[in-house]
Amino acid sequence: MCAKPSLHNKEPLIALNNAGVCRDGRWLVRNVDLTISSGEIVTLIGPNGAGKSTTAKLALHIIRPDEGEVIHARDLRIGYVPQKIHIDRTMPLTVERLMTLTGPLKRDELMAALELVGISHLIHAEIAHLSGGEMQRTLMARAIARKPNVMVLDEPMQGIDFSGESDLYGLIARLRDETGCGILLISHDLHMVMAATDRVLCLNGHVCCSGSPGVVSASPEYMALFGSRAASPLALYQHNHDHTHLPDGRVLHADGTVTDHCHKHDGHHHEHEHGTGLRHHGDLNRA
Ligand SMILES: Nc1ncnc2c1ncn2[C@@H]1O[C@H](COP(=O)(O)OP(=O)(O)OP(=O)(O)O)[C@@H](O)[C@H]1O
Repeated sequence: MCAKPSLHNKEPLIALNNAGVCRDGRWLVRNVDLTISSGEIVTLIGPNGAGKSTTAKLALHIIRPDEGEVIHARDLRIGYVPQKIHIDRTMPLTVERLMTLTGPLKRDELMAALELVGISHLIHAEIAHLSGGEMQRTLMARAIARKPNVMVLDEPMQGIDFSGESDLYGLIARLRDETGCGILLISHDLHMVMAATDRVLCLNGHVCCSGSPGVVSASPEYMALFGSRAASPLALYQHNHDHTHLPDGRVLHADGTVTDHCHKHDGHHHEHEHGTGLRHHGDLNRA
């Protein structure tokens, strides 16, 4: 039996080793290797139905793997930020009440969490009146208040406009920097991922490819002209699929061969190319 990783060393907080989930004779995801460590942001991307939520549920121990293993560090505390929560809009419910619905919170902890996400002024606001971005921040504050060492955010950008997205990307990076927790981010947007993302896993029933994202707008001339403040927290993640998934589940590779499934060791996968002027978010913060 494997020893559980401890939070006090550099071992991952969550590790998926060759994990797979099979339902009704079909592998929803298979051969997934994924680790999340303290202070690290890992983003799952992929098209609809690619298995992002299934992988997140594996990571959260909501479902058990049918093959492989999912290991949690001892004393793991997970903060989960759902895609959305269903609240009866006619029900009077303030931000403060939502924060304490599932358990009591000390006032200073509640305020600290709201301040961290920049909405302490909304503590008495009705949930029904919040914008999409404010609601996302409320859900994040609710998770943060329980002092997790891993946060899982499921499609946090849904229903958020472009400038709101940029703010949220920046906020998630700040959360990582200020709390030191590991963050698993789920997105189905293939192009926009955070500059602060340490690793991106592209899923399509399996890990198609993985790598670090590059910063889009970081040409040396631009940076020299405007300085590091000009750097956008958005990054372009170039998608280099070299194979197609056929309707029957088999995989057609660029060289014409067809296999039952594919994985990263079969010679058909490549790490993603990164854009020029790669900048890590740590650099942005120091600027
Ligand atoms: N319990 C289940 N039984 C059978 N099939 C399932 C089950 N849960 C999910 N699926 C199927 O597994 C596939 C992956 O679903 P999953 O929700 O993980 O994808 P996703 O990448 O999160 O998709 P989206 O971006 O649309 O949210 C889908 O085809 C889905 O229909």
